[in-house]
Amino acid sequence: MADSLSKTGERRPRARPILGCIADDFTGATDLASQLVGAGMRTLQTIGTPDIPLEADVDAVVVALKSRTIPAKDAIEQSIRALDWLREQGCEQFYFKYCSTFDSTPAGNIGPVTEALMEALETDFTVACPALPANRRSVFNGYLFANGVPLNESGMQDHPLTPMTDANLVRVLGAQTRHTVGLIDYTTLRQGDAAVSARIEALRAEGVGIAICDAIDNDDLLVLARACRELPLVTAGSGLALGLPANVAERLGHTEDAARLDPVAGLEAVLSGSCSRATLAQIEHARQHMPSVHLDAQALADDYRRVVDGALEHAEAYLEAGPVLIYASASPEEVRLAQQRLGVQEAGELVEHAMAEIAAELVGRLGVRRLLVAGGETSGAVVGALGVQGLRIGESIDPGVPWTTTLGTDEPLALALKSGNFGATDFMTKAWKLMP
Ligand SMILES: Nc1ncnc2c1ncn2[C@@H]1O[C@H](COP(=O)(O)OP(=O)(O)OP(=O)(O)O)[C@@H](O)[C@H]1O
Ligand SMILES: O=C(O)[C@@H](O)C(=O)CO
Repeated sequence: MADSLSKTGERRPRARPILGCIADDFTGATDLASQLVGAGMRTLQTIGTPDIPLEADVDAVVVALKSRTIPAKDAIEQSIRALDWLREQGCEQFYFKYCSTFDSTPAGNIGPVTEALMEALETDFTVACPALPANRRSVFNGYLFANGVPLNESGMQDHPLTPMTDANLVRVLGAQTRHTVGLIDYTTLRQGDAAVSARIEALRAEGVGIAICDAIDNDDLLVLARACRELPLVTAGSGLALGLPANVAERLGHTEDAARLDPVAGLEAVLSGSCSRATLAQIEHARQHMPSVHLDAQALADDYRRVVDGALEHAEAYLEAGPVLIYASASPEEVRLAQQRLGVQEAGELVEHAMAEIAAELVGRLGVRRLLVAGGETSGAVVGALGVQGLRIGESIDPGVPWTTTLGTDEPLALALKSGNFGATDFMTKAWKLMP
């Protein structure tokens, strides 16, 4: 029986966690947890908000929600529940983690959730900074760049659920919130944290509630993190996590083996529902190195049972020989076609449902214990089907994608939850060599 959340504590008396994080998807949560571990915080990730108290002795907790694309009202409710639990565990500062590509729609959920968290924490100001230079996301004069091009030219304009058609984050966030949105630009960041703090006070005095913050490289994020040390709430991608642990360095526990995982043996599979450019390239590469099955969204709608059982039969035939890839990922044109026929939400949910069932069968019946999952929504569905309660965070395969081991499953599983646009082209083949 694997550890459960209530059994992860070490022998000495438990200190209270300092940083409480709420992530709006599961891959984003492991990304954040891995940045925090890397920067010196012992971190535990929970899947959803636990209904039991935390027993683990950690510096930070990341509650992984699947709230990025659900109705804003539900996202608020889930985020406030997570906040309440994190406060009960003693957390002092809070971090709302969203995607480094600011995935959202005019209805939310970044604006509405930020507003609700600000209100609950009785604060009139917070920052918003999705920059993650390690994965080539930077913010310059309020414009978000991904892989060197404006967000709306990066492929994100074709995202199945949250197409991003404007790179100007002041405008994008402004459309989602009743707060006035301001900007702390790179010229201020380059003057150091005292200048950023002064700018925060000036913006506050002007009635600005949320400031988009430029950050072009990691030094900008370190400066911003220092300037945020007194803010009850920060909102960001995972990049800001690089600098927050230093604000409380003298209070952190021992971190030498913060990323050490126990080895997990068993069969290996890759599940992908991500249609992002990086994942499509990784699939192209992986298909040349391992057996693969494509799940067609339209075929799933026509004859779900036949398609899912066919994929499982194929996997069963090849799993003993090495990893098997099962993917629904498709080009923007194919996704658009499936969405026109089935509906945007419906197509996504159908594929997620199939991925969840396949994951449960792979693990429960076919002996898979080591699993790569590509896509945040897809990871949410898979982790839910496997009954995972929490994750221990290990070494990174590529920036933002660590190996993890599960808490709460019948046996421990090794999982790597890959954000759609993360990872090098050979991610799906090299990950196995980097396992604990
Ligand atoms: N062929 C397809 N047709 C329509 N929808 C699809 C298809 N394949 C996958 N999907 C859906 O597209 C969505 C992809 O979102 P997901 O979050 O999993 O990936 P991502 O956005 O690339 O990853 P991340 O959120 O980590 O950046 C899911 O809801 C998935 O079910
Ligand atoms: O910030 C990112 O890009 C990722 O952690 C993520 O949230 C993708 O879903």
